[in-house]
Amino acid sequence: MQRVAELRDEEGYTASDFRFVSFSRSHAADLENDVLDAWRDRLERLDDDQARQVEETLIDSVSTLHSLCSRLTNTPRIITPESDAEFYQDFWRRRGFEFDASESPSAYLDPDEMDSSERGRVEQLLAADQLLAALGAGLDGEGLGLVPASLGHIPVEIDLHAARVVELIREWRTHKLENGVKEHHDYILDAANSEKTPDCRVLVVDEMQDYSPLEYAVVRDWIRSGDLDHVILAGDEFQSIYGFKLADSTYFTGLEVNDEDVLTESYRCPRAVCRVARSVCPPTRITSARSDEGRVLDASTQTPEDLASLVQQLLADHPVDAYEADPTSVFLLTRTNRQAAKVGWALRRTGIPYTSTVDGEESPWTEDVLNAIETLRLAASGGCAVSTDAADPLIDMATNSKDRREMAEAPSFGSLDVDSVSAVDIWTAFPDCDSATDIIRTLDVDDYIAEMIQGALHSDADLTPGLVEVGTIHSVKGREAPAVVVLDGYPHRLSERYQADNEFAEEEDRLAYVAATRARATLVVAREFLGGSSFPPFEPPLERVAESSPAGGVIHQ
Ligand SMILES: Nc1ncnc2c1ncn2[C@@H]1O[C@H](COP(=O)(O)OP(=O)(O)OP(=O)(O)O)[C@@H](O)[C@H]1O
Repeated sequence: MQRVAELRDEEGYTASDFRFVSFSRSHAADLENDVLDAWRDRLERLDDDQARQVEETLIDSVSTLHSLCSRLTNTPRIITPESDAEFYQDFWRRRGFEFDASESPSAYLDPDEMDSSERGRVEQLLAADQLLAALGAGLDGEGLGLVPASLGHIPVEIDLHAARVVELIREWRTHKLENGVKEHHDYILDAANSEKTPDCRVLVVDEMQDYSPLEYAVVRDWIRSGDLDHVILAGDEFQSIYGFKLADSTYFTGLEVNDEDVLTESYRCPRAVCRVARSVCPPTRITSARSDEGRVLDASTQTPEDLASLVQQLLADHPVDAYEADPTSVFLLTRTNRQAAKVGWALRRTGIPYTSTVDGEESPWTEDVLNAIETLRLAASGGCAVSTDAADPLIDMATNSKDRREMAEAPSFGSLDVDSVSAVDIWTAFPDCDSATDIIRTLDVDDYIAEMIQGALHSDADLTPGLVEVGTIHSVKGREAPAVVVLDGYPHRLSERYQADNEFAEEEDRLAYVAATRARATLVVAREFLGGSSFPPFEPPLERVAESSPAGGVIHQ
């Protein structure tokens, strides 16, 4: 951002001259904040209308590489197995393959599922299509050809003749083309094949170390096009964690550039966190540019309640303004999506609202559920007068909601006039209930939602789901939070691979490094909750990894 500010201040570029490319959608939100921060002084000097305009331009200038490519190539319609199950099933069933699209994650290359033998045949074929595209198979004039020999370059074993695999992938690509639809990797291939460059003068690309050969080719061609005045590429080879999607950091480190700036000081992480980051991934030389020590905790969390009280403590220690653009206070990070689902389950049971960064997972903490909890908390504390708007979500969720609403609204019964706002006595809608827990029993919702509401009735947790984010380490790449909890636990299959495969082990160490360096103040390694063996880089005792020092920073909880 310093370089961006220099170009703006010294060479006169304005907001609309820039375009910023993020890695993922959640990273785009963080990058957006960084960009707005870089403009803060300028915005303060403008009048309201002008400031709003510049702010909108800046927000528009941030997007993922995917969304930029999709816009450049006028992508017609994007399909995924979740949204277009029939399209997938029809094609593959006609060729004799069973495929239950509803059971297939749209990301065929889920980092949990690195062992391709565990995937169904169609998922293997779809993954092969995606990986071959990542290597540029189908790219005009360069990259791998879409030919049987290319299959040797991708880590997917398919129990079919190689020529048949390639034939099926060709047919699948043609079928998509004829039907005017694209999968996400298709329009990256289109962008690489097109001559178009983004409409800007300065392009800033972040997290470049995780670009696949095809994505790299797209950016490289934009640089070569001569249409851009400046291109700023940011990345960190020690954060390269997408090898399983064939990302290759040597493209980034090997790029010829006019100016190179190597930063080893972190302005984000305090000292204790940097020590852990260095020790989980020894090749990195990260040090802290800050004078504060920060905290590293080695916590024992055996039950959902232990985890909930740890989260509550961290929320109290790291208050953030809920009205900030990104009000996240605590990240809860796991190695796999399945583990993240288990953490989500524990937080629902104990009534701690959260958002999930796992792709495609819808938050159960909807506006209606949060409203209902607030009303129940009031009822449990002896209150009764609730504005009609606040009462409605709870009444709507209950059995016989129509009758209940009529009872609550009957003027002779529950209608109250509180500060001239239309209000009701919530208990009149639930004459069969003596307590808030009784009310929860009348709710016509899935058991897990009822359990979550019951948990939140007593948890006293802040009802702002954005404060806590649950996800895999991969999903929070490029982002940061005041407190980061790494849930320690490593699936057996990955453990075996860590021992046997050096390259894999190195990428896993970098993943631990990414996890640790998300923390702006406190890093916690939470043991036991997930079971299994320890994530090797974080194996206890944490003193070992924290390089003990007088202010060693490792606190056992
Ligand atoms: N020169 C600086 N002075 C003070 N704070 C800074 C400086 N540079 C960056 N920061 C702050 O440090 C944090 C991390 O910065 P930034 O997001 O640029 O790091 P990064 O290298 O992109 O991190 P990563 O790639 O690990 O996600 C941000 O909160 C940012 O505001």
